[in-house]
Amino acid sequence: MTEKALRLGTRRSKLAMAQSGQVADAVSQVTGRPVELVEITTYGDTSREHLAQIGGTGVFVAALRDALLRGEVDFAVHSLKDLPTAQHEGLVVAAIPEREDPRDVVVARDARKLTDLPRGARIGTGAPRRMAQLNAYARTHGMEIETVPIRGNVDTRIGYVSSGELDAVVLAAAGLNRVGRIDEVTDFLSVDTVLPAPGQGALAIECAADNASLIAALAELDDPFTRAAVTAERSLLAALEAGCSAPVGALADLLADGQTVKEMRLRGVVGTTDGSTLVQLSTTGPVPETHEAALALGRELATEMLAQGAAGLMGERAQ
Ligand SMILES: NCc1[nH]cc(CCC(=O)O)c1CC(=O)O
Repeated sequence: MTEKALRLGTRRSKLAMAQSGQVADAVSQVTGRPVELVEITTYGDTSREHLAQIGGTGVFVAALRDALLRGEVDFAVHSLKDLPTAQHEGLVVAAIPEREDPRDVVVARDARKLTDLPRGARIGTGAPRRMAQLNAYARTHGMEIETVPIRGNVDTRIGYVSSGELDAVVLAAAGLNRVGRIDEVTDFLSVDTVLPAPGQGALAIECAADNASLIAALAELDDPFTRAAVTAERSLLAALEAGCSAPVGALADLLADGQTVKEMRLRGVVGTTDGSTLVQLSTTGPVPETHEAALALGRELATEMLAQGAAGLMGERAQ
């Protein structure tokens, strides 16, 4: 007997189709059911306006969630960094698979690295978080760069470099990996230089809160360490009252002593987009065993960052 296919709601972009396709295969394996992709157009896909103008977080996510709530699809895959931090009524993130490379990368002409870009290099990125940290790095390393706001999909952004319009663009390694363009990276940025966005490199598989059998099956795809890490990162973001387009970077990782995992470290950064001021702090604690403990780690770091003036640096945020 062939079981009825599960419907996976997805955006049509190359990145969304790639990550949905990968998750579809994994879900098919754990459920034993075929998975069918259902394309959904979101406001973020059709709008020509700058992300900041259409109001920050979640523009790519809303239409997928509506389809889930209406029962038109059974589950959806989101880039975790695009998912608003507030939990959505009636939906659950049933699985957060193991995160891939969270770093930001440079794609530059002539195989250049960040440190050997020409004087006055024009670097494209739409993210205030990237602008803040790139400009701060340039200031402290005697470089002259100009960050240029761009948006668009991965192909469009790399196109600015191929066409010669920009010297370099900064993107997420995970996105390039998923669309098969990781070979074009000319520099993997250390997270000490550019701390990634909270949740970067991780995916969230979301479904209706009342779909108990699907929730149970999807749980097999969950990676508890990734979930704890991104929960702490997103808790920091939420406690700073910042959105996905705010100049906030965060990354949690595990500190090991030999083979034994000892602690979780959470690093955070907030800055002005010109890079003149950064608040950069980290905290460590026991590896969170519960959702509440992961949230607490993020809140704790947020409190310290706010005490150092973080709130005053986020005036440029969308909301
Ligand atoms: N900002 C858009 C976006 N949302 C998710 C990714 C891919 C990386 C990820 O899943 O974290 C990207 C592209 C990028 O930032 O270069």
